[in-house]
Amino acid sequence: MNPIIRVQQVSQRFATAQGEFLALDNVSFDIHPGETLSLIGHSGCGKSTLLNLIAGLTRPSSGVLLCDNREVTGPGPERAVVFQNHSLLPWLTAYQNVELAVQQVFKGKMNRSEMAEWIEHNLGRVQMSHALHKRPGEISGGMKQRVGIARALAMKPRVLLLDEPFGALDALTRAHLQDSVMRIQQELNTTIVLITHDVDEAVLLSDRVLMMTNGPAARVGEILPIDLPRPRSRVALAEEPRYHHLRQQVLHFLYEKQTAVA
Ligand SMILES: Nc1ncnc2c1ncn2[C@@H]1O[C@H](COP(=O)(O)OP(=O)(O)OP(=O)(O)O)[C@@H](O)[C@H]1O
Repeated sequence: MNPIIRVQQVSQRFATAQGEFLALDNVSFDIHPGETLSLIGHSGCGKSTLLNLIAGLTRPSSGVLLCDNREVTGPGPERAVVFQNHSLLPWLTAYQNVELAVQQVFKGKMNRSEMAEWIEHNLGRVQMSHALHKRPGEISGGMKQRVGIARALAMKPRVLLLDEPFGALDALTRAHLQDSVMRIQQELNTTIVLITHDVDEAVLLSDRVLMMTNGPAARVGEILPIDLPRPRSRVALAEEPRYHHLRQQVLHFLYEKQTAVA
């Protein structure tokens, strides 16, 4: 199967007051259709820099990124991003926030009632049907992230790019949202790229975990395949020796091979 995303010899330099800063150094890897790939690494190693490049929000200093064999030259609805801090427009309701994205992508392709049905369908996918007309200020952090995910899904993306989407949430809300993402992924077979600091989250959700070396000049350290059957249940996995072995391998990389920078 052809990769959906190809990252080929990508380096990213930033101009800073102290001179040029090399964030990513010659990074190459492929992402396959329908897989969930986690990016994990210590703070500042370049995970968001890499995700922003895949999203097309920035361009690499050198190297090439391809999506469906076409060079990524800017953002596109086939690569939807969900950020840690929801980024919903505060004066619009959940429904209207999703509507904005749907209008951008499907204007002229869906009539008004089709659009309404599609917006409600996507908010339903993340269990937000009861709060369609609430504004971000009237709903919890977890609910805001759900709306962000609904907005991204409503664009019918080929690839869902998640930049620490559960990072600011309490453990229980986080677990619910992780389960929602796994369920949606199974249903739609969407390709997911997920930035996380959480080893359990990486192993639970992923087909492969890409572990990055510390920056500056971060590289791909190791890519660990997560060969646990799906659907996965966090309760069942807690008793699964293979799960603990995989978890241990990520911990070993992070805390023995790549010690944290202070
Ligand atoms: N626009 C920029 N200008 C200068 N330096 C930058 C810029 N963007 C990122 N960097 C630097 O590049 C490195 C990688 O940053 P990035 O935000 O990608 O790391 P990260 O792994 O996502 O970090 P965290 O886990 O803390 O969110 C950091 O040293 C950061 O300071």
